[in-house]
Amino acid sequence: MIFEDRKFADIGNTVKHQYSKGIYKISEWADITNAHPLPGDGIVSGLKEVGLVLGRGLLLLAEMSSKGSLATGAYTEAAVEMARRHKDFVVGFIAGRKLISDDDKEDFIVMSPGVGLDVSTDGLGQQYRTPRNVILESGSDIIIVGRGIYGSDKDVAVEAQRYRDAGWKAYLERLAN
Ligand SMILES: O=c1ccn([C@@H]2O[C@H](COP(=O)(O)O)[C@@H](O)[C@H]2O)c(=O)[nH]1
Repeated sequence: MIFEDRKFADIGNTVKHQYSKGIYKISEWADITNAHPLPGDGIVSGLKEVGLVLGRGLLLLAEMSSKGSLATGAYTEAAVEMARRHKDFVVGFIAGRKLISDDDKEDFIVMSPGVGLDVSTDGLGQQYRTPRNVILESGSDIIIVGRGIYGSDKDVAVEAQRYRDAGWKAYLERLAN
């Protein structure tokens, strides 16, 4: 599965063209992509006009991992409501935690960036938590790891396996609780 971390953030008509046209033609090859809910429902409607018939899915950025993020509280709740209005296309969220309780019987996936085993920040506002924090304590489904794996001093294969193991261990621990 290919996830294009495009973070669309414009009005519906513009994102529709950004998604389907231009040099990248993202909708032709990306199974899922993501968008900020900031512009309102039109951003989802615009992307959906292109992606739904292609069997694509969308993640809404309901929270961000960076220090001082404005995507909190009522903004995050509004993102959840937006997802509920577009269940046919929105498959989940970028967020730091599970956003909907199990009782709601809804099935939105949560993918969390800002995951690191060795450092707590990058000096530019990124805030790192461990796979255990994210999966076990916060109930997220998937960890998104960038520089923890491909950073300049890293052996990519070794680090990928380390994060995979840590995420899986945390998940098994969550299931056992
Ligand atoms: O809130 C957010 C949303 C997206 N990201 C993206 O995730 C990766 C994280 O990279 P690291 O090197 O692990 O910091 C990056 O592509 C961000 O654009 C995020 O970090 N936080």
